[in-house]
Amino acid sequence: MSLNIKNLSVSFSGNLVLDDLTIPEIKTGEMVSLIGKNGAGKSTLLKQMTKLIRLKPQLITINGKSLALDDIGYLPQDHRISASITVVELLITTMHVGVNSLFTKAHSAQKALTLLEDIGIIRLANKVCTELSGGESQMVGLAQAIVNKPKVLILDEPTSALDMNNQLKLLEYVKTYTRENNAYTLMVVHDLNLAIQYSDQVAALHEGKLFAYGKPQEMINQQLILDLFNVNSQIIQLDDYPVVVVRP
Ligand SMILES: Nc1ncnc2c1ncn2[C@@H]1O[C@H](COP(=O)(O)OP(=O)(O)OP(=O)(O)O)[C@@H](O)[C@H]1O
Repeated sequence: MSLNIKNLSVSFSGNLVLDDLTIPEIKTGEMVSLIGKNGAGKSTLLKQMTKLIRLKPQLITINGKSLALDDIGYLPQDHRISASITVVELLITTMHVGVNSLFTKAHSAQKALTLLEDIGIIRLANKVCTELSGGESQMVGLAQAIVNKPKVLILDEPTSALDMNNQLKLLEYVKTYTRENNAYTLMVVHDLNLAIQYSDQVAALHEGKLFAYGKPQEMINQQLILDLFNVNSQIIQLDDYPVVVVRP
């Protein structure tokens, strides 16, 4: 099983932001991180995936079959929830089931609680969404993206508002979800060390094109970081992983 994203072009007011972009075949159970400088086109790729599924379904396929919108779980950048309902109610409304009967409602609530427990945010279950902190919103956003068990998980900077502990907790959960459900995860990550630790493959974007692609241990090196970000760095080998240390 593999996910194919082919020949995506997007322009805004005549400016080409994605330039015939093709991502090499993504295998089932894999996590792919998108890296690149601000404005490289990373978020556009993720946002447009949901639009292109409707407009040009032949460009995004799993084993040659076009994706349906229901196949995707999307956590946008800077996710905030404006609904004045509790987190459990939010998850129930996000579920693809009618909740007319009392039984279905109780079943959906139980499913929502189990998910919150698994992600490690059960304490937020009865909090009103508008009262969540930035990091809490982001964790709940992940629960929302995952609640319908999507085949493809699309996460735009999912750890940007999280403390160190929650960054690891969220990415560990996503990794387990992706592996156990034979799903595919595509995420934007600015922290290269997190990208190295939690990606099977890394896609470096530059000016809407694929600049480099490969396993993080093989691909992330001083030269790539200099070329991509114009930053001097040092790579330290720790166990099997390279660790990026930046030098001002
Ligand atoms: N709706 C839009 N209208 C016009 N230009 C847009 C729009 N969305 C994005 N762009 C432009 O497309 C380019 C790529 O933006 P995008 O958000 O994809 O970058 P990014 O790689 O995700 O950056 P960042 O790391 O800052 O989030 C930028 O130059 C941006 O100004």
